[in-house]
Amino acid sequence: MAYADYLALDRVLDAQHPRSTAHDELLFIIQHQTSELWMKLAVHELTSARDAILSQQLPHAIKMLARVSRILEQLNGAWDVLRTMTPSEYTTFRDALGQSSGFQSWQYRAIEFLCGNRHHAMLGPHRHRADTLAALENILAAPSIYDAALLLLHRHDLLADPTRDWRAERATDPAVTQAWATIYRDPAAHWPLYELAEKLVDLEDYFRRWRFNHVTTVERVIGLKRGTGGTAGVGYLRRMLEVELFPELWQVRTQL
Ligand code: HEM
Ligand SMILES: N[C@@H](CC(=O)c1ccccc1NC=O)C(=O)O
Repeated sequence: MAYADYLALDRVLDAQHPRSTAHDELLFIIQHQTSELWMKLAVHELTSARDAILSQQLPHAIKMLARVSRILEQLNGAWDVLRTMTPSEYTTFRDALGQSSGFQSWQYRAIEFLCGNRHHAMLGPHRHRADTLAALENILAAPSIYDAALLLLHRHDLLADPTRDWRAERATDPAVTQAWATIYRDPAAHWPLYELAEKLVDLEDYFRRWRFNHVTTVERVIGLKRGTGGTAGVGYLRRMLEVELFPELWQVRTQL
């Protein structure tokens, strides 16, 4: 087995096809392809972490969640490379992108759905791909990472059974905040759950930084122009900064 065979490098390194002669288009393509590769790993880790929480194998879940935070950190660092591309450079090939947009990244949506953001409208851009749509629907049909954590709180008698239609958007629940408060007020008595909570907060923290880096880079590169995906652009991305994946884990902090 040779290095290039094992890694399928011929295929990976033959997958960059700029649509223009602009120097920076290769940077743009590689930035997205590497992001998608890291996202593939994040989906893999999040799926296993969710299953590990469901089967009460918390140390495994915690290790995988820590890895997802490191992946997000990696993605956050990558913005520094893309930021070297100025508006003058991007506009030389932006038209070649047509209506394609990060909006259509199904792996990004998978990560959001796995974490518990069940915003169905986001399935829209995937309607034309039956296989992608089915994969996303499968994620929506099962408990998210956060649902799995709440089921665990129930098993520890800290919460009523949180079983619900997993596909539906979850309403914030004061009883969940109370359950987290019990854990945070006495970490020693609930150490594994306390550790899980902090790993989830960590993950959301890094996720927020990704969104912030994205919107800042976008403003730096296209200002307030509309996005190729049809949204208002920066205005839309700023609204996305308000998304909360694990709302009660943030609310509990006010009570401690
Ligand atoms: C110069 C670089 C970039 C620009 C100008 C840009 C611009 C935008 C804009 C305007 C949107 C809103 C949707 C639209 O109307 O198109 C968007 C969404 C998105 N972009 Fe980017 N983007 C850039 C780089 C990236 C990179 C490197 C990634 C990493 C994969 C990425 C991933 C996404 C994702 C996942 C969304 C959907 C976000 C959501 O719905 O919450 N973008 N981008
Ligand atoms: N939405 C971007 C285009 C864009 O960024 C993009 C286009 C094709 C593939 C990935 C992209 N990245 C993230 O949205 C824009 O409006 O310029």
